[in-house]
Amino acid sequence: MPTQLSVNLNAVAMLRNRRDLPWPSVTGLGRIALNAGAHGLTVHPRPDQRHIRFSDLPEIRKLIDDEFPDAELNIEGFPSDEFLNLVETISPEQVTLVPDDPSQPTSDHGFDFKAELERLKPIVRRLKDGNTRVSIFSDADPNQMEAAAATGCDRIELYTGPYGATYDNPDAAESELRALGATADRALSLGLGVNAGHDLTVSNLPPLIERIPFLAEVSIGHGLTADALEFGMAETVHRFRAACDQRIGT
Ligand SMILES: CC(=O)[C@@H](O)[C@H](O)COP(=O)(O)O
Ligand SMILES: NCC(=O)COP(=O)(O)O
Repeated sequence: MPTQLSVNLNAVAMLRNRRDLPWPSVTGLGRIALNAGAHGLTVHPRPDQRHIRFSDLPEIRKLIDDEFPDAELNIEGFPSDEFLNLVETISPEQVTLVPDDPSQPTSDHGFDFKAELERLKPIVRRLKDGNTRVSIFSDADPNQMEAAAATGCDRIELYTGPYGATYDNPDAAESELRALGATADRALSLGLGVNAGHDLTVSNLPPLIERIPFLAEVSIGHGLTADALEFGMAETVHRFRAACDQRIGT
């Protein structure tokens, strides 16, 4: 099965939240992404709701249910009681647990599975009892994979931030790829599926998939939104030039 693309809408929501106006529309851009062939949508609501608002979630759920029944919703976040209760009201196809402190500007590490094993087990059980696939954010560290499997989760999501940061350093990229690949191989051998995400781009994605051909899903937000702006800018300027040139009533 080819690697599935889940479009992360956090960056769109952050742009929307600059104003008290309904654009850019989070569900509207989600619809465009799914119509264009994305396999799913990802959101990472944080406690301060600085991008995705809790009120976005029922609308995104409805979009998928009504218009894209084969697509998946992936909700990411720190497994607080509030987050778990929220997730249970939305019933996403997948939850990705992330060890985020609310003050972090973005996710920057995976779980320490060995240290957190006993805390994670009942959380994974609870989510799986609700028929949700559970993925857990993971650093590129093969030695953590046995404990990851012991949590009972279905998949790990490889944290690819350090790989994304090597965009101008091919040797460092090679070394990050080796660590990600070794972790993915170990996870697969233990029966876990492997997702990946953070700072992925059209440039760094092909080598990642070549090294991890069984990669189940990538979730991409920042780089994809940046490209959407870059490649949509010319068309948009044409539309606004046309609006400038309109003379109503003449
Ligand atoms: C879990 C993860 O890697 C994140 O990339 C995340 O979902 C993006 O969050 P922000 O958009 O808040 O940076
Ligand atoms: N899980 C990673 C994700 O959803 C998107 O991360 P990014 O592309 O915004 O860095």
